[in-house]
Amino acid sequence: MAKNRKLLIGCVADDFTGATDVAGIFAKSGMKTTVLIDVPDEGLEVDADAIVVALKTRTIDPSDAVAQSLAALRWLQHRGAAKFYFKYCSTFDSTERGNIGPVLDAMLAALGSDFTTACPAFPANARTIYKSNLFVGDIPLSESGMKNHPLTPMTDSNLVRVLAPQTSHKVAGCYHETVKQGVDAVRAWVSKARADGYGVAVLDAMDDGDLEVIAAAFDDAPFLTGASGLAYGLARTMFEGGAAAAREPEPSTLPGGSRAVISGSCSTATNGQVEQMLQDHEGFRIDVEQLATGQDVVKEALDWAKGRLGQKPVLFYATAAPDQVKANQAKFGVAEAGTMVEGALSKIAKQLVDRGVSELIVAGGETSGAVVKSLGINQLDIGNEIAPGVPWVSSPTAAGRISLALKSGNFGAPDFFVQAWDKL
Ligand SMILES: Nc1ncnc2c1ncn2[C@@H]1O[C@H](COP(=O)(O)OP(=O)(O)OP(=O)(O)O)[C@@H](O)[C@H]1O
Ligand SMILES: O=C(O)[C@@H](O)C(=O)CO
Repeated sequence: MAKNRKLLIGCVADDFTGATDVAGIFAKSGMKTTVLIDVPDEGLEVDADAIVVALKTRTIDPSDAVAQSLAALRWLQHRGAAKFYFKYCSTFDSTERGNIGPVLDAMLAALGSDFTTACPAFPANARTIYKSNLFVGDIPLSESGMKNHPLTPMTDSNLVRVLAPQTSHKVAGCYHETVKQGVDAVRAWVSKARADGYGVAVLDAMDDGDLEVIAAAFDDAPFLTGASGLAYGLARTMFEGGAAAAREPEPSTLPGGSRAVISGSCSTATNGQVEQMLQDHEGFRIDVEQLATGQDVVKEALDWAKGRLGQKPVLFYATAAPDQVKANQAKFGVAEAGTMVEGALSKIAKQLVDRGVSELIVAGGETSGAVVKSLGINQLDIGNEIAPGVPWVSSPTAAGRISLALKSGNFGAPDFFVQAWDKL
């Protein structure tokens, strides 16, 4: 495709649900936005205002995460992006080893800059930051369901403390009393922080107005990091017309395809969504113990699906309560349990699409990564928003155009799996 517009934002996302989340925000702001899966081929040309490269780097080895992120950054730099963004989770999913800090450090250095943001606030989904502490709704991060996350349990709400061991830069907190004074106050605070040798600012943000202030205060910085809230602020400062100029969403599948939900997320929200769906829909539960003993769970699931696929969605889920997840992890190992589940769910998804499922909801970032890769998808067009942070997306596959909703673990109302289809 011929390129005829200037690329405004080049974004690297550390997981696939996060990628469609932030892409949906750019698209809603009126930007023509495309998600590319993995580091794109050198010769690929994309005509877009914003490009999001979706990586699956959140929980891999930090050096691999850095290498992939830098490769994605280089590709975006070659396209001449005016501004670069590193999108991670609005619950700051990471461990002491990373990968937020190492990727932030590497991208900042590659762009020749010495100061950036670390601002995962996403008020539309009730993620706010106050005195550097991240809140999920009314609850501090470390008391939220994130304390039980299978791969990145978050046990400290203070983001300065969480980020410090991950980055080589000194991290400072810019409090709300500064942000609420506006752009000049934030700029003055940043100048002082830089002079004092700091390289990263965790900025308080309680609402979208705060995020617009922060984005405007950093308008001369080449590189920002955060979740979709700051991306919204960035889009507002960079794209004239904002939401009023919103484009028509990309076309999705024709109505009438078979529907399925694949859920590998074990978050509080997803547990509730699975429970609600099972009240009047059929579901097949993936048992980790059975996977571990070599039982052909994938075949059993597909046999079960025969005669059940149609307009009424069916559910395939490994979603379990925290004590069950912990028991599986203690028995089989954290990574091994995750890999077994992701392997089974992605094989099921591929077979379902081959059998005519063309509308698919996938819950969980790691799970979505595994499913999208198994479907061989490399580009996603953004469609209608289902809930804050979750748009329908669509892509051509060998089996025809498929619509997907990649739902972040913690996003969506309890009836998400039942109601999302109305937004197609
Ligand atoms: N019953 C289970 N026992 C152990 N691990 C499981 C079980 N079910 C799912 N998992 C694994 O837990 C991990 C869940 O991560 P995933 O990113 O898919 O969801 P999430 O963290 O809730 O979503 P997000 O990253 O969007 O917030 C996956 O690796 C999945 O395979
Ligand atoms: O920011 C979020 O919470 C999500 O987009 C996400 O990254 C979940 O994996």
